[in-house]
Amino acid sequence: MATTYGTPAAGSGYDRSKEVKEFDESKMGVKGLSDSGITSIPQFFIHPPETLGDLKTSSPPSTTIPVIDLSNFNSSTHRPKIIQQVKEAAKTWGFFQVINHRVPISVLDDTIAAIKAFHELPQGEKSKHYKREESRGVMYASNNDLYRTEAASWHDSLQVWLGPDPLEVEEIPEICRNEVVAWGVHATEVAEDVMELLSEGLGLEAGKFKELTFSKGKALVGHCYPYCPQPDLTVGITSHTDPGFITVLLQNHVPGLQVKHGDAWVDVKPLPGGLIINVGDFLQIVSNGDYSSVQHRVLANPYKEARISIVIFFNLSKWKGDGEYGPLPELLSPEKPRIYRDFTMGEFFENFYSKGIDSKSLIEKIKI
Ligand SMILES: O=C(O)CCC(=O)C(=O)O
Ligand SMILES: [Fe+2]
Repeated sequence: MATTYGTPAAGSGYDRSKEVKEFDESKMGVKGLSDSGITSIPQFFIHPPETLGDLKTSSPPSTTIPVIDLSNFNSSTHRPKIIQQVKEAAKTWGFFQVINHRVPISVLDDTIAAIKAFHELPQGEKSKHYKREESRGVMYASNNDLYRTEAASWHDSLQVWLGPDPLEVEEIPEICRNEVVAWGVHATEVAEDVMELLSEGLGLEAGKFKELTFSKGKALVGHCYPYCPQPDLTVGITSHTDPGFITVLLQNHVPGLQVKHGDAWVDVKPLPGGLIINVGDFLQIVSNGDYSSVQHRVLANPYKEARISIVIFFNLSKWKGDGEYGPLPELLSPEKPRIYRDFTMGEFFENFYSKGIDSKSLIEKIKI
């Protein structure tokens, strides 16, 4: 008998890989499917019962991730308190929102509008950018991990590598080019401010993470979560942790992001002017487990208006070197022995590209 989700039993007559390939080659994306007026989603988007059952485990609406006000964070009166808040949030939630981060609201609005405009381009024009070349340049596709995952999710993405290699600006679709470049600059400033606070929170020099090039490698991903006619059968993005160092996330007013806290899934309500920061696996490892990389997901969008989010993943730049990475020696002592072994970048990439997005799989491998 055929199962009801993406990987049916043999003999069911359903050729999943053929359907996936046809969808990919149509270059229409999830947005194209949604706009076509379909009322039921293709089978390869349907998630297994374990995932779907878990969609209902939301926490009371009053719970929320910490909000940290960065006003005057450089003043000696405010800084110690802000460091304490960032440290606490990074340990217990792995997620927080920052407000008064010095980026004008108009820049946030323009960035969201530009990414939305890209996803709303006419099919014929947008599909010229559709390709799968994940590790460099610019790529627009539906589900970056489409061919590695068991069930597809209801989103399309435009990915732009902003560093460490110099950006080929002309490769970025013209409709969002200036905004993507500008957002890269602003988000990096916020990321570097937060990295200083995170670094000091561990008792290290403020500039330590920057010196280690942790903000140099960066990929911007502009997601679009269009209306989904069957939001109970799929997800916007599968539950996962971010593999990099930290992520800066900007979202429009359409909800959907959830963060795991204890056993519950907590809604991250869009906060006007707020920017979300989260700890990635790399930072959990470097901090020897002091900071937590936490699972998150996006629900399939039940609203007619698309949800737009723009993430920038920050990570170190020395990808190509064969050096080893692991907990920072400064943080280790006989009382606090290392809990992770060192790993190479080869191992990091091998792990990332061998499967769909998932949770902490590298961390699990290197745990001592
Ligand atoms: O769209 C979002 O809010 C989250 C996206 C995300 O988690 C990711 O791209 O890693
Ligand atoms: Fe993520």
